Amino acid sequence: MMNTQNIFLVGLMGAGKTTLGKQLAEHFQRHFYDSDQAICDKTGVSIPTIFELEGEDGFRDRESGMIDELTRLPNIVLATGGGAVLREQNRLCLQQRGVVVYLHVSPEILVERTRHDRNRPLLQVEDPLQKMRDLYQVRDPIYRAAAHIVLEVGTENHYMTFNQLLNALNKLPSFQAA
Ligand SMILES: Nc1ncnc2c1ncn2[C@@H]1O[C@H](COP(=O)(O)OP(=O)(O)OP(=O)(O)O)[C@@H](O)[C@H]1O
Ligand SMILES: O=C(O)C1=C[C@@H](O)[C@@H](O)[C@H](O)C1
Ligand SMILES: [Mg+2]
Repeated sequence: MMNTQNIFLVGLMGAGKTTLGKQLAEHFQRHFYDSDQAICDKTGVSIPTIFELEGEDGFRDRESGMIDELTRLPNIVLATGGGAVLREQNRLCLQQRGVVVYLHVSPEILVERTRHDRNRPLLQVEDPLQKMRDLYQVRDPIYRAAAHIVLEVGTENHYMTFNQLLNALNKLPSFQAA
């Protein structure tokens, strides 16, 4: 049976995992964690620095360790890194230890949202839109397969998205808000 005490947000860069995750945690009075932030706190360096020093594989190893550690905690909301679903071991941790919510946003909107951000090494390329489309093509089916809930997010504001998410969570038969 699904563990509904924890909520795990997955989706591409800029999907709103951190933003919505903080709002959810406040609403349900749960602790909020962000796997990217937790990795930065633990290592004392930024994600671009880890990519530079250890490559993407090195970052993914750290990410897997962190996902395993954080998903064992009770009563949390976790914003995962955009690539956290790529490894099967991470997907299993997420699916077995909480409700997995995929925030689906189109690549066009995602690029608009992340345009000015230098903290996402995968998007520091000549054509970020093409890169986002490529990532979307590979990952969208993986997010969908991993998720218990798929939330279609369009151009509506944060407040609307948050309410849609609450509705979807409340529809889960075993979901307990408290
Ligand atoms: N529902 C929303 N509507 C409009 N803008 C949003 C929404 N959610 C997030 N944003 C904006 O999009 C940007 C990216 O959001 P956020 O940092 O929460 O994404 P993320 O999924 O955590 O990305 P990453 O995987 O890179 O950490 C922010 O500027 C945020 O204000
Ligand atoms: O989509 C990705 O692969 C990534 C997303 C970010 O959250 C970070 O975890 C990192 O920049 C990699
Ligand atoms: Mg984030």
